[in-house]
Amino acid sequence: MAARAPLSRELRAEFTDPADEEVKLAVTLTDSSLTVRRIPPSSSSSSSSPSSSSSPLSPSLVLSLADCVGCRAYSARDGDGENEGALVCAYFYPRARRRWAGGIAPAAARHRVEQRLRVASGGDAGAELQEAERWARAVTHRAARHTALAHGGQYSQVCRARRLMVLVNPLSGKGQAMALYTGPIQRMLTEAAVPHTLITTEHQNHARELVRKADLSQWSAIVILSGDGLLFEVINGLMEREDWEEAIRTPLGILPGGSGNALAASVHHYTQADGVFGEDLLLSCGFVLCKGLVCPLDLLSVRLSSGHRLFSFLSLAWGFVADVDIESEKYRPVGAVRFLVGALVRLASLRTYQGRLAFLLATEESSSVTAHSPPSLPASSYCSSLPRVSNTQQHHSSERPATITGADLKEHGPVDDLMTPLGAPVPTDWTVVEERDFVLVLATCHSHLAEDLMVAPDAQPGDGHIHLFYVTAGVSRPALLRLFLAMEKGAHLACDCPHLVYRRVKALRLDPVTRPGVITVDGEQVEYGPVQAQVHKGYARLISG
Ligand SMILES: Nc1ncnc2c1ncn2[C@@H]1O[C@H](COP(=O)(O)OP(=O)(O)OP(=O)(O)O)[C@@H](O)[C@H]1O
Repeated sequence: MAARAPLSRELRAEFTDPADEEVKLAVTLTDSSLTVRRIPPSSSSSSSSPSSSSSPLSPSLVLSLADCVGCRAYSARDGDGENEGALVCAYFYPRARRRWAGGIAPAAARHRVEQRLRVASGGDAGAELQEAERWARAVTHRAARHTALAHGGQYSQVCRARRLMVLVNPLSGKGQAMALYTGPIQRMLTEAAVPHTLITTEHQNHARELVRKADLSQWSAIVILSGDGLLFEVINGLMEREDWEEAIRTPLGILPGGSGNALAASVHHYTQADGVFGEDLLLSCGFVLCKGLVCPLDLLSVRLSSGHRLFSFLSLAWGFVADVDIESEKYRPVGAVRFLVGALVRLASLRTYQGRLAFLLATEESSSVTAHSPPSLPASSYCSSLPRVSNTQQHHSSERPATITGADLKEHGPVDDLMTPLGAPVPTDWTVVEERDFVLVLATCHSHLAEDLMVAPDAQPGDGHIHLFYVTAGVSRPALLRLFLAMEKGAHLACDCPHLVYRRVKALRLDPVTRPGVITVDGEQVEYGPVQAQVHKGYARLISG
């Protein structure tokens, strides 16, 4: 059994309310909370120990240290620069259901609570500031310790001694990413005393080139304030380095600035909170960032038909989902609604896509939820008894790369030991799907595909699984619409749709026959043709808690 951390001594003191010098406050700091009580005037005149007061105290404000991002002390000055005593300022982001004109919001969202306390005046400005600093240190330390203990020591923490690299794509989403930084995020990082440097990306592949060459010893983590596309660039930039094995261990953080924000929505989901959107999601991810807990992140090694390899942290899609993602680019000014508009347009002209799909089941597959399991071919022309080969043995076809490739760079990264070359049959222990007509194939490593699409509710960032979904031809338009509507709550598997299949796999191969077509990796369009991917469990690190 893990040793329990010894409890700290309770701190108690009397402060005054900075907004009204006459109001005395009894404050108690424990290992888990900061409690503030207003002392009725009759009982506050002489007592410096709130517990010794015999008068009944007013109701307490109890602030959980689990919600605290930081606390600082400073000397207050009036308009003429005169000393007005020392203040303690603690910053909390508790969750609460917001009240609207129409009622109460369905999910609790984080909101900011600033608790200010003035050190009771003793006439010695230096001593007052020291006392404020003692309290600020105690609150900060106990909040950090509370976070670490609450997660049972499973997570490491981002190093505070170095700076965060915060990459902002000013054009992502509706073009508001910079405003998101200068609004809540900059303030939150300052409150949490997280040192960081903001870098605005100027063009496509800017972030990729930057992290490929960066001195990573300078940075505690790389944080993306953008859509998922910028993180895709960063991960591939890190994997293109000579020291890729070390480089990819740099903690990665995400703040939602795009229109899909799949990883940001997933990071929020992993906090076990109900789904939130927009600015509420931003605040939730900012809070996670300030707490700085780091967990393993799976990477997918994706092999394209030209032989080039990419690394993905999120998804591989073909058919309906990939088409909607790319076709809805033209609706970008409407923000996240672009996917809904795109889906409705594509639904009106629903297509089927011919191709072959095969996968290697995860060993824990027996426990997975499957809406419908179609018969699979144990062995066919698509399978063989060929031994697995390492990536160094794989052949590279001469087909010209289309959109995203790594053609000009030396290949780095872990060996893909589960896959045979794309031109060769899949290994015999793979499952080959009998159906050849699909509406969509979607492989994902995370719970969410967008803020309002919870495709794999049970996914975890380092679970070592690819969550593979496919919908076979024959599904009706209303049934497909029902599936997507149910996905908002992650309830699509309960729809009992005979055309929907869900498998947890370690690797997969897709060989599209329909041409032309669209394949996306992490929402970015890649060259079209045969493609395969395998998961590399926990290869990267994600700020998530
Ligand atoms: N300053 C820039 N100008 C043009 N393109 C950029 C710039 N900075 C980054 N990019 C590129 O923009 C692409 C899209 O970025 P990202 O996915 O982060 O945002 P997004 O497309 O708005 O997000 P979403 O897919 O959620 O809508 C990435 O491929 C990235 O390389």
